[in-house]
Amino acid sequence: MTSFANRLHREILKKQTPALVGLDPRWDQLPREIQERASQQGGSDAAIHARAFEEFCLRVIDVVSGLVPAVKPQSAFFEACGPDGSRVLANVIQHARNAGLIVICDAKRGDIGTTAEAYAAAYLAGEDPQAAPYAADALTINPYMGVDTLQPFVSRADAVGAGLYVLVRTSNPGARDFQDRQTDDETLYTAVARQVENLSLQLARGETYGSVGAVTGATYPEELAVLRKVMPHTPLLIPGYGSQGGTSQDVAAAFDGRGLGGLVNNSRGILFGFRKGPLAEEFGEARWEAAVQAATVKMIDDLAANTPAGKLRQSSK
Ligand SMILES: O=C(O)c1cc(=O)[nH]c(=O)n1[C@@H]1O[C@H](COP(=O)(O)O)[C@@H](O)[C@H]1O
Repeated sequence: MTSFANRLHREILKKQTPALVGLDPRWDQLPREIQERASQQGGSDAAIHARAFEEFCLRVIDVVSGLVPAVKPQSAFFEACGPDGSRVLANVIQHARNAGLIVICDAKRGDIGTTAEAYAAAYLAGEDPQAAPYAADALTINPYMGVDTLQPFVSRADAVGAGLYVLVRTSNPGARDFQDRQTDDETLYTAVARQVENLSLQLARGETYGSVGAVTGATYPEELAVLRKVMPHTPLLIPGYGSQGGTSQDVAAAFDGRGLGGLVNNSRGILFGFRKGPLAEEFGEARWEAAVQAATVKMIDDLAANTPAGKLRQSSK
């Protein structure tokens, strides 16, 4: 069985970029043609929104699958549509996997041991897409309840070749409130980082990276640089690029000399770039898929020019 870290890095090397497209569908920002088609079939608002999210996400996946190694569906938007949304989330994950993409389901789960086992069984399919109802390659998880609550996710990930991304230092302004608290002689987030590194090292089995990753926001570049040093065997998932203000320079410290070790997420900036600024002028709503493609290529080029991820292109020459 190939580990999540190895499958991820194989895909990153193939696509020559660490750009990750976040699938965060928002009804009020969808192209009107999709809203109208979904509405014509009738039903409750939730059913209509779920239908529209499905068409939108499937079409986005078709545009980006040749460009990036991975996508990150944000479960919240699908859950907000109730049972129809949950079905659509599963379909979106399946479609992305069929297109050869690594899928990180962003549901930020975490609970006592036996409950965590159920969450892990729901989401973590690893290599076999039939192995879980929401058949993701990896899942975001919340460590706040303690190391014992991470263990069932780690065991499942190890058993099926799946991955995890543990929230360590998040991208939001309130990340400081609890995560920066001093505990003994370090901050809470560095204490969490050390635990994550231990878990990842166990799963790495002599390879550079294990399959327990960490979420570290692009909006805090200094903390990101510290965390990369604290967690040398841990793959990083870095949200906050683009709409939240993070830049390519801000994420540069995440990558090793080969350009591996990080994935940089962009959701709104790619999905809804057609709504404002230069992409709106060039493509407009009618050519929204071309705008998605252009926004993705722009991000890929930006990361290649301003971070060690540029090595991914050089190494293939
Ligand atoms: O786990 C995450 O992905 C995550 C962690 C974090 O610290 N900050 C953060 O923004 N995210 C997610 O990353 C995505 C960011 O979306 P954009 O700001 O539109 O690129 C959303 O789905 C967030 O839920």
